[in-house]
Amino acid sequence: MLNTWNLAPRQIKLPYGKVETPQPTGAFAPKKLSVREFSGGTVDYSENMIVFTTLPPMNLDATLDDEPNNWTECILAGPVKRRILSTPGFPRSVEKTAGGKVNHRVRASPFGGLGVFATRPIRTGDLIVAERPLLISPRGFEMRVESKGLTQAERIQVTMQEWEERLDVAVKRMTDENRKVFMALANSHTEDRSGPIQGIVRTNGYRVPGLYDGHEGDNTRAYTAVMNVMSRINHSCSPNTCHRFEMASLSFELRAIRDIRQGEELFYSYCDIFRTKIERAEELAPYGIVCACPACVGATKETDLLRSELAKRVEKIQADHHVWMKDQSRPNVLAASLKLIAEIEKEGLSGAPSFTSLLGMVANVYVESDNMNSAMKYLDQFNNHCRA
Ligand SMILES: C[S@@+](CC[C@H](N)C(=O)[O-])C[C@H]1O[C@@H](n2cnc3c(N)ncnc32)[C@H](O)[C@@H]1O
Repeated sequence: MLNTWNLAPRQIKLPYGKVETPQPTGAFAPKKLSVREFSGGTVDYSENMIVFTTLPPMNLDATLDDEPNNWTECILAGPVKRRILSTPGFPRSVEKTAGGKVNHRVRASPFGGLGVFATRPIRTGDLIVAERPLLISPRGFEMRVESKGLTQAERIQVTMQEWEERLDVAVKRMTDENRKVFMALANSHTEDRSGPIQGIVRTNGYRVPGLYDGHEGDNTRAYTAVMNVMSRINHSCSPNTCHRFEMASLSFELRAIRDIRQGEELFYSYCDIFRTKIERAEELAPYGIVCACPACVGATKETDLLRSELAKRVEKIQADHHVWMKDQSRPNVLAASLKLIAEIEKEGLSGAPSFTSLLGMVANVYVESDNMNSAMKYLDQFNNHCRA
């Protein structure tokens, strides 16, 4: 299904919190959708078209027995659909946990609302869940440029109403089961004039890595995914999980970035955790979150500095390590690496790629020093972190 509404490159900064601007008058009603039907396998679209499509392509009489990995309802620019369909191996099966065992469950969280909890111990690097999104839609909202006579706030509202209509088309196309799960998700955007579906997308969306229109890194042309289990995971600035997206299976994988005890709540970070507490608070405000995670409650100048300077400190250790590898009469980086590893673990930042580098360097120093027991211990940790 195709909508000929042009994609414009101007992204709107969406309002959040309580919006008092009056609704625009009827004279500026949202533009009606102009839609054309195409067969599901069509890929020959022009760049300025938005495609409503179900992926993997679905037969009209299909049931979950035909596609146990479920379907994703998508709103995509034409060339993006082509890119997904031509990914080698698409549609690959979604990854399973070891032995197909379920290791998590959704239940009430002390943070309010629901959260996801480990139902058995989970080791660093282990898969927790892999799932296809219920919905993938553009992350940016493109401003209606032709709405003359409106204030900026009114133009934003008209554009938001138009987006709600487009999202509604996608939600109506979902299977009954998926629609029920989707509409039951949390919505923290009930007072900012987001429509009910847009509110769910804004509350629960994960940015889809590697999926974008045009150039990579162009934020206005990225996509967001809403999921069943993963959209129930709460935020922490010291997360215990990380995720990645695999285009060939059109799925997200969630893995542990440290050992997780049975009963522990699972968290990922909605913001850049390598920023100061104040900067993180600014990033989290649109989600309606005043973060009360231990890292925010216990934040100090030192923890802010650890986070913002971590990459630089690891780079320095890496440079020293290279020098030592060439000339082992010089001091090695063991003490500096172990000290930083301890600081990172205490602050709950062990998902940082630089943490994995430190583990590798420590293992390396032990190997060169013929201390194989210690080397194996750090190599083991290094490998688990690489899996994550
Ligand atoms: C993706 S949902 C997470 C699941 C949600 N708790 C639920 O009940 O379905 C995001 C919303 O959960 C709440 N939330 C997530 N992490 C939080 C935290 N650390 N502190 C307070 N609220 C949080 C906020 O309302 C946020 O908008």
